[in-house]
Amino acid sequence: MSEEAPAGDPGPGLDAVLRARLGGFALDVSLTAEPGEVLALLGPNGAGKSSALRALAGLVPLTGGHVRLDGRDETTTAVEGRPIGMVFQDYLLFEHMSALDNVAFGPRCQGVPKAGARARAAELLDHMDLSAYAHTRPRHLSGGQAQRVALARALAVRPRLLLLDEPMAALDASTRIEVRSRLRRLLTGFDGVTVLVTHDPLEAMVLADRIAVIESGRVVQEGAPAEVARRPRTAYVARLVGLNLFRGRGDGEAVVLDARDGEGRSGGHGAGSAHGGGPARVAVREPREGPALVAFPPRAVALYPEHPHGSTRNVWRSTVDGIERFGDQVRVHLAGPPALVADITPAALADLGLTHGDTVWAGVKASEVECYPQ
Ligand SMILES: Nc1ncnc2c1ncn2[C@@H]1O[C@H](COP(=O)(O)OP(=O)(O)OP(=O)(O)O)[C@@H](O)[C@H]1O
Repeated sequence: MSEEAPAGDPGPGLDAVLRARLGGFALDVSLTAEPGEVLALLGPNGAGKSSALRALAGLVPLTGGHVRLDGRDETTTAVEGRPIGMVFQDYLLFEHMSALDNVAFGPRCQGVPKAGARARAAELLDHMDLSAYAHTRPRHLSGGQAQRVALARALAVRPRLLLLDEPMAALDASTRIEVRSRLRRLLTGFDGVTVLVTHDPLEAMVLADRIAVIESGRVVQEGAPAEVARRPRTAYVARLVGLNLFRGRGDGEAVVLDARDGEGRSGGHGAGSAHGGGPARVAVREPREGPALVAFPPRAVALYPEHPHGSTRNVWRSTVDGIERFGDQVRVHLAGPPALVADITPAALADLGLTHGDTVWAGVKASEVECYPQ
């Protein structure tokens, strides 16, 4: 199944190329991670995150690619033979076993004698502050406690790869915060690779060293959380992190937006289509040539009743397309082009007296615009 030749000496950590077909869905992702690293797979529903995780586990057959862990090829290793631990959202504990026996189960299956397996399980439960619940059956545990037992069970087999699929999705908000901070501490001390599936950007930002954004079965962006947040490459990521994002072409001092590109916070409004004769342009702080992405936060967009005078180099006449409360701010959607969102204070909204369909001028300083190659 490993069709690609190993690229030099495969180092420690994870090196995976996952190609699979699930019905009409094609998965084709490459993932790498160093030992000790937490890689989050972030993406919309149906993007293929869980399928990628299941493929790493050996639960989805590959049509191509490979899974290498610490230099060993595990592509054809059976699920139970892989050095992995799994916590899935609906991966239930064994109801007829105590928390301790649930955790000891994996080591027992690996051939560890009963006393040794139970000692390891007790140690892990202690680490999770669950010693008092060692003999409790899962149905008497809270959701958060059960999730911690599931984590202990996954770690009990001393995995080199920990797979977490939306591990906190079933928990209520306050429990989730508690489990998340505990998980963070736990992962800091784990020297294997962790791959975490989530569609919660906050979870990814808090827990991951690196994020791989998956859309339609492909990795569309990869990088450190701060980098992904600052320089999104797709409309999905821009929406997640709350940025206005446009594609275009640099012609020196400005980026001329693609006429067809509907990307932007309001989505699908055709940012940059012809308006007043020419395509929309965004002035940038550093000269830029060639295909480029421009991004700026909604709070950088100021709204004016008249064309503003002053240093603001980006000014567009636009129409209010929607107004919504957003924290202690008000988020104003502008139809464009370019279609964008502006966050202003309730007082500013009252001053402007804006309602749906009104015409307004939107301004953004070039110094507020992030511009980077496509
Ligand atoms: N066993 C299967 N047979 C056919 N299609 C499948 C199977 N499993 C998954 N799919 C399809 O593969 C695609 C990816 O699903 P997957 O569950 O991996 O996405 P996801 O990113 O994890 O989404 P979610 O966040 O909603 O769980 C979907 O279109 C899904 O319908």
